[in-house]
Amino acid sequence: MSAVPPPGPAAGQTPPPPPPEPAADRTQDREPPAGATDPLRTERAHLAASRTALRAMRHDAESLDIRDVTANWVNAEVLRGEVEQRIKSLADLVDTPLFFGRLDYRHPLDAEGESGTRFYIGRRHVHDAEGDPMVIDWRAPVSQPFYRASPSDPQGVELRRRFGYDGGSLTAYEDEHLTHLTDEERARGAGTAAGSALLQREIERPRVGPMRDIVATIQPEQDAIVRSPLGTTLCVQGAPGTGKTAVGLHRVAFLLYAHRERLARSGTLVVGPNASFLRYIEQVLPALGELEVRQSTVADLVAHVEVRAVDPSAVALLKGDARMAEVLRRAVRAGVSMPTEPLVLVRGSRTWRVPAHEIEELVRELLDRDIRYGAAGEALPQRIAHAVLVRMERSGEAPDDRVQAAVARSAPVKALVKSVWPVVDPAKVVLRLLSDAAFLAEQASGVLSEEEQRLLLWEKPARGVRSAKWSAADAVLIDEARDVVERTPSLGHVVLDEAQDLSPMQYRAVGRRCSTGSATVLGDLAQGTTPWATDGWAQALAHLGKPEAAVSELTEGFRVPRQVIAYASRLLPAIAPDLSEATSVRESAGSLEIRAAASPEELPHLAVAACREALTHEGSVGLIAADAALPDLAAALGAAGLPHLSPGEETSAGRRLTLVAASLAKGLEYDYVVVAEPAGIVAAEPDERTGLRRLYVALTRAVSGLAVVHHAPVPALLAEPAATATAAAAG
Ligand SMILES: Nc1ncnc2c1ncn2[C@@H]1O[C@H](COP(=O)(O)OP(=O)(O)OP(=O)(O)O)[C@@H](O)[C@H]1O
Repeated sequence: MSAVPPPGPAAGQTPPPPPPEPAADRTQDREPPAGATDPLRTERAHLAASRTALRAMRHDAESLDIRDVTANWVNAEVLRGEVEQRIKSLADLVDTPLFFGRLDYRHPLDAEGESGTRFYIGRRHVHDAEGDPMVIDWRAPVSQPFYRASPSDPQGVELRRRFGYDGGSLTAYEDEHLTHLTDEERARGAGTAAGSALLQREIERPRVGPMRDIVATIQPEQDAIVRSPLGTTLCVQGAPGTGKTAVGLHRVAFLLYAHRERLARSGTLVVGPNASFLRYIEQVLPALGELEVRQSTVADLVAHVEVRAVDPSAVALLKGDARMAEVLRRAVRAGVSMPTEPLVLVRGSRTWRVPAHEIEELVRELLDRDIRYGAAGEALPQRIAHAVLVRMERSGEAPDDRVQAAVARSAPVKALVKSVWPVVDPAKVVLRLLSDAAFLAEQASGVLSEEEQRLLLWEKPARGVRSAKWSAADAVLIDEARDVVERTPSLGHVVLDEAQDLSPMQYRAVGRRCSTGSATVLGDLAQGTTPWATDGWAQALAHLGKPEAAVSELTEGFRVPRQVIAYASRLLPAIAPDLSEATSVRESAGSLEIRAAASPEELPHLAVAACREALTHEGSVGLIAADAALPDLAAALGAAGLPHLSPGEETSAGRRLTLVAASLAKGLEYDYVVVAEPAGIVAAEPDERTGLRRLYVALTRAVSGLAVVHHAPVPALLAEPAATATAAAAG
């Protein structure tokens, strides 16, 4: 097992630590006692046999003949698609371990047909020719104790074995005798995250390439979220690097396993903050065999118009306010008018009349009912036709359903409905609200103040939906108006990542996409960087339409090393005083270095030097700075002959340096991070708290080392030791 390095010297002086040692192979150095078998050899044999079994399963799927079972072309296509999907999912990826754990139960189990005492846990189910399991899917109930059992609660498990791989080769294993820890296991702290060399090795692995799955090392507090039932909406607050994104993605994979058919019908969605973040996470679910989960930003969800303008923050804040929902509801329904003339309908030799007051009653009844504007508009002709039919019956006729349908479709009824309950274009309603002061005043009366109404109005009224200069917040308003007209279809499950940044109106937009399903809401209040960032999860969940959802907290940090998280957490008193500092489960304290430039001109050179130094280590490097500073830094990197990538472009062994705008850093991580001019990152935001939060995000992207280069003084809280900072905030 790699040794825990001694605590490093104070901030500003720590050199980067040496790369971590690989986890010790617990068997290779030891000769098995005479007569005993070598466990590693036995496990490798099981791996080889499982691979053979998987190949056979794939071969079976490839040779399936579907001609006899498909009655028609459409069925055949659907079935062919399913078979192809299955063949794809049965691929044996050489570098992906087929199993990563083993459980030996004390007594034979017979859960879900899995009888036996020994189970190998892997990414997918593999069975032999007789149908007996060789590898069990990590999501199966039998696998759960692999993640949850502990010496204090063994859950029937005698031995938990974790496997270590190099590429596809099984090279190590680590045991925990849960019912009776051996002295060696007790000494290393088996059963805890810190006591597992394999977990440590996994979280120390350099971060080149896109985000990886964590299926072999999910921790108990994470597993509790991953396996919570489909009907439950959960909100997870967690400090940077506690695995919120990872947990959200694994929860979708788990739910798809447990409720495949239902979710295949209703659909699943992952919502992330921006396109580069989505590119970073996009391979996690496919690696877990889940190819059908849609990923989107909130902006993509509501892309009903082309967004070409940016609102000043006060305007965006107001447009994101939940009170806008009431204004929009009124505005959509504002077109409804009461009839002034009776309905006159001629059928054959008879003329039928329904007086205006009776139609008015029907209209009022529909207005009072909690149904969508469009559905009510479709119901009205039927209601009017019914009133005509009652008259026909009263005069001795016996009209049937066909007559009612014909009356509902007749020209006079259509004309009447068109005038009293006109069809509404949601974008036009919003356009009118933002252009027409009198219309806005009418709809916003008692909801928005006059000053707020003035803020909303466009300086130059737009002429049409296509030419209007819509902002991102306007698109959300249009989405809300659309939902007043027609119910937005609900998906089965939505994962909402970086949720702290959503406005109430954006929560509503996401909420209507899971109105009959459930959600996993992930976020960190300390990382809220929009003017409308949420102050508390209770309000956020209420806007999402899930006020009953439980809020849980993830506390163990897997990304940011101790020294770096302690440094960044000095900002907490100013950015989220109620939150406590995250812990770090990483053995290495990480490196932290603060360097001051003598002049503004020297700063880019210092940043380049820090990047060059970081590149001497394994793994990815991120240079993060205020958005406006990027051109200078890009030029300095270019002049120094250091090529760089942009966020979302995949890092590889040969291309490891990414230049990151602070506004895009959220959710990303790099082995070594260089933050250039913290004061510039803070100053770029509209207020100091948001600025310090943006800086907190930037500082917490580091996996192994952080270098801060500055010319302007760093924010006071960072300059002070943590104890003084807390005292200052309290005072
Ligand atoms: N149980 C685990 N085992 C191994 N690695 C883990 C585990 N949990 C999380 N990680 C790793 O820690 C890193 C941080 O995880 P993730 O990005 O999900 O955190 P987060 O809470 O969403 O962070 P942020 O708030 O900064 O967005 C990732 O590299 C992830 O793979």
